[in-house]
Amino acid sequence: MSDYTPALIDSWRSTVSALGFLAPTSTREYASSRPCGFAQRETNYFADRTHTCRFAENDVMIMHADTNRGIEVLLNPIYNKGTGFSLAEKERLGIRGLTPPRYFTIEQQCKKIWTNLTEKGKTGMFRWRSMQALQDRNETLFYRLLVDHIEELAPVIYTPTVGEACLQYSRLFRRPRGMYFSADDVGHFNAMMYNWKNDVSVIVVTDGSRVLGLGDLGAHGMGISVGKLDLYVAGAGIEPSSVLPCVLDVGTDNEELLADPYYFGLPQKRIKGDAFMNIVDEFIQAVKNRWPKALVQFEDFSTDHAMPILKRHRENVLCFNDDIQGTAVVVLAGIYGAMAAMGKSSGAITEQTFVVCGAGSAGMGIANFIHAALVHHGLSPQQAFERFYILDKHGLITNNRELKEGEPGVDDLRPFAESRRDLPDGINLREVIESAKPTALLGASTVSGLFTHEILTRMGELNKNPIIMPLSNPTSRAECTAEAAANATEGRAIFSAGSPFDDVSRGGVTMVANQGNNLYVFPGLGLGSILVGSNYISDGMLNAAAEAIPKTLHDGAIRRRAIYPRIADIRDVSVKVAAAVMKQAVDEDRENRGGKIAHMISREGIEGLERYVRSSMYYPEYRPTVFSPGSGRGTL
Ligand SMILES: NC(=O)c1ccc[n+]([C@@H]2O[C@H](COP(=O)([O-])OP(=O)(O)OC[C@H]3O[C@@H](n4cnc5c(N)ncnc54)[C@H](O)[C@@H]3O)[C@@H](O)[C@H]2O)c1
Ligand SMILES: O=C(O)C[C@H](O)C(=O)O
Ligand SMILES: [Mg+2]
Repeated sequence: MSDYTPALIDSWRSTVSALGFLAPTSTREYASSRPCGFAQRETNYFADRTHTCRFAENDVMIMHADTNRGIEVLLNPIYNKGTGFSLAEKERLGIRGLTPPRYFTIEQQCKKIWTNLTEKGKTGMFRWRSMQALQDRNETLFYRLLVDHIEELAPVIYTPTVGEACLQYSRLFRRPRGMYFSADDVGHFNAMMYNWKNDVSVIVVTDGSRVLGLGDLGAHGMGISVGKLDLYVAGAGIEPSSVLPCVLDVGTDNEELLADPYYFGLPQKRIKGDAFMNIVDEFIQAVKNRWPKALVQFEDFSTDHAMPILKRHRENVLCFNDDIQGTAVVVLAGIYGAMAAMGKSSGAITEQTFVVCGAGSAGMGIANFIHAALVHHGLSPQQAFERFYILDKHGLITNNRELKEGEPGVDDLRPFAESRRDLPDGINLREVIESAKPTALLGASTVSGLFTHEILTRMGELNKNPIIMPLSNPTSRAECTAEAAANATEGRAIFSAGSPFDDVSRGGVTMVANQGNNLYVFPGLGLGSILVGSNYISDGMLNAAAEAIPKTLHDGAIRRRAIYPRIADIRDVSVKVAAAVMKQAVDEDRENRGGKIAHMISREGIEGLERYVRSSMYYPEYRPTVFSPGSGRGTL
């Protein structure tokens, strides 16, 4: 009996595949993979119900790579451990003498890097560059640091710093990551997919046309795809080898980039219309051919394309649009959280009135989804439409707005517009607040400072706890800061912003600066839909995710008016979100895994499902490449 757990077997397997060998699926196959460089005694094992693997008593398993030895091992970020190779590994892998003599554990390595990163005066961009460099040389350590310090590092690899990085991505480019499908490659996408050697389960793809609130950044959008997938790995334990960041480079209309001699994307104007949609189609078809079960997350496509692409492919491939659906889920979860913070039940959502600034993919995704929740909780569709005041850059949108047939987004907007008959079209936010007397003010406008002191003060006069959500990213685009909201409302606001802010204390009251970002949603949503084997992400599954998030809040947090759990708990949140999504998929009969999950739920309940989800998650630690039972990892 020994400690050969499935996790350990898996870790060996990953190492094997990292080295470029065929990954065996059982220990017997390890034996047969000897020509690939493995010396081991044949082992027998069986897994009992508690997933413990047992080996014959005197088994010795030694992994010994004949290829990818020596310096190549150290230059391979998947395999490299820096100063973390044991003496046994150094000996077997032919790297004795190629690294410094002393051995450090991954914990010690993390501590050292963390100290460097957090030295006084180090900027967000310094940290972003350091993290990229770490990912390029030692992937395991990169993810371990990210998992251990997710709260502090999410603002680095994600909003807001990733926005800054995307602005200068060509100049920051060091090593390729992900895949670029450009307009010049049309007709070759299918073949190109085979240039990516790993098996892929999650793809994030952008055309870079609306990167955060920063506008068209063309091929620089790669930074966003990479950042999102880093969160899939750190936040939901998706295997790093199974994620693929992608950019569809169809040009850019950003004149600054077009004039930049070092811009690395296609230096041409954007391809639009049918030609653009055909490129997206070709991409999706190529993904389906190569990895039929992979999940595709559409990210930061401009609003004119975001909804049409989603509608076109939603039933075609396992996919969702993060800006429309992920955002809607996190905002609804936050509204439920706000109800709890006010001591109300989630049904009290029907008492709320929403002013939404921004009628783009984020604003309309939010409005539609909350509308469905209002109906679910008992309002008629018409009553629910009347609870919304939606503004765009021309002011309030009413039945007098000329909405052009066939224009993207018009179908979604029309019922909201037609229900707004009581006010003149185009009135400004201040006038809307005066008439609507909203309980919740949401911003997805990309306009920094749109929620002025006057507006915020009025929200504070109208409500004991006004819900204030400046959701635009990055921080430079937020409709207001946490400080501004706290100042104007004596800290009474229930505040949530897309990018991180610090909590603010005013006269003994602390206003929690919640982060209302889809990062609470997409990792768990993705994990759940893959594990359950669904080929579709339904509204029911999205709703299950929205309801699962506030359930992770503890009483103490609710009393402090926290409406989301801490980002430090993202892995626990993802487990709950994934399990809720899977349960819903099973209830809707979308399970594509022969009833395995349904059986598990009926046998072990939702807790059993959560255990299963958790056990499926990757955790970054070094894989033993040379192993004999009884020997410590740092010794021979
Ligand atoms: N927090 C999150 O998780 C999250 C998720 C998705 C998007 N976002 C953010 O939401 C923002 C919008 O994204 P989008 O894709 O909808 O962008 P978009 O450019 O398509 O939409 C912006 C909308 O704001 C409107 N607008 C402009 N000025 C306005 C004003 N003064 N008053 C009211 N409305 C005004 C525009 O007319 C448009 O309808 C971005 O900054 C993005 O980063 C945040
Ligand atoms: O990327 C984010 O931080 C959230 C969202 O997807 C956005 O586009 O702003
Ligand atoms: Mg986005």
